[in-house]
Amino acid sequence: MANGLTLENIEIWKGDTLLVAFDDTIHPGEVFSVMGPSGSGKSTLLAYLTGTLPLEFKAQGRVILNGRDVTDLPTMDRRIGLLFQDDLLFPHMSVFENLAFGLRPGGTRTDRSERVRSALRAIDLPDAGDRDPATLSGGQKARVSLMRMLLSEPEAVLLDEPFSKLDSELRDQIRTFVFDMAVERALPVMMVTHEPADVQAAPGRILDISASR
Ligand SMILES: Nc1ncnc2c1ncn2[C@@H]1O[C@H](COP(=O)(O)OP(=O)(O)OP(=O)(O)O)[C@@H](O)[C@H]1O
Repeated sequence: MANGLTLENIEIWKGDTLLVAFDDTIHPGEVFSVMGPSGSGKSTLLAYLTGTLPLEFKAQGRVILNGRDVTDLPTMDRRIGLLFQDDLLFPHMSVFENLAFGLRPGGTRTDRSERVRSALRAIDLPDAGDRDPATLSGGQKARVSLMRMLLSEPEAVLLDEPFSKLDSELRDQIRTFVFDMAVERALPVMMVTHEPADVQAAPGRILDISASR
């Protein structure tokens, strides 16, 4: 069985309309771009992968992650991380607590706080643990959100327009950070975007979802 995120004969239907058809494997370290007009089913596909497809849709097919069939597992057990454009940090928690929230259960208190401290260093915010998230810049918030998702140790990552709220310079910077991380950690990534520059920078294939069915 291949490593990566395999979407095996996936079909998503809304009533009698086939919205999405997909049958492929996203390889470890590949950032697979999904484009398509508004309403073409991009977010619906991601919802299916995280196990949060609204009841209005019907789906068939299997989702296999690193050889493990996760199709019928609850969201938390799939090990599929999701990052979207309005990924808000919890305002009543410090940056440190926001990151700690992402950690998987287990480990001693000391281990857990060392992991958060090391995460803060990895995003170049070693002294920001005590800060209120509202005091961070847009790019800093984006890095904390990304790191909170990574601390849950996903085996695959889904990005839904994750850079669209950032100005262009910051966008380039965060995009590079995310793509490098995917390659370094050998994570399969599916990225929904409207932005040609995101697609151009992504190390992977491109799908126009409206042409897939
Ligand atoms: N909860 C829902 N119940 C019923 N229909 C829905 C629901 N969510 C989305 N839809 C419909 O399903 C279709 C696909 O929507 P989806 O959000 O996946 O599109 P999208 O490609 O992500 O669009 P955008 O680029 O605008 O985000 C659209 O026709 C939309 O109106």
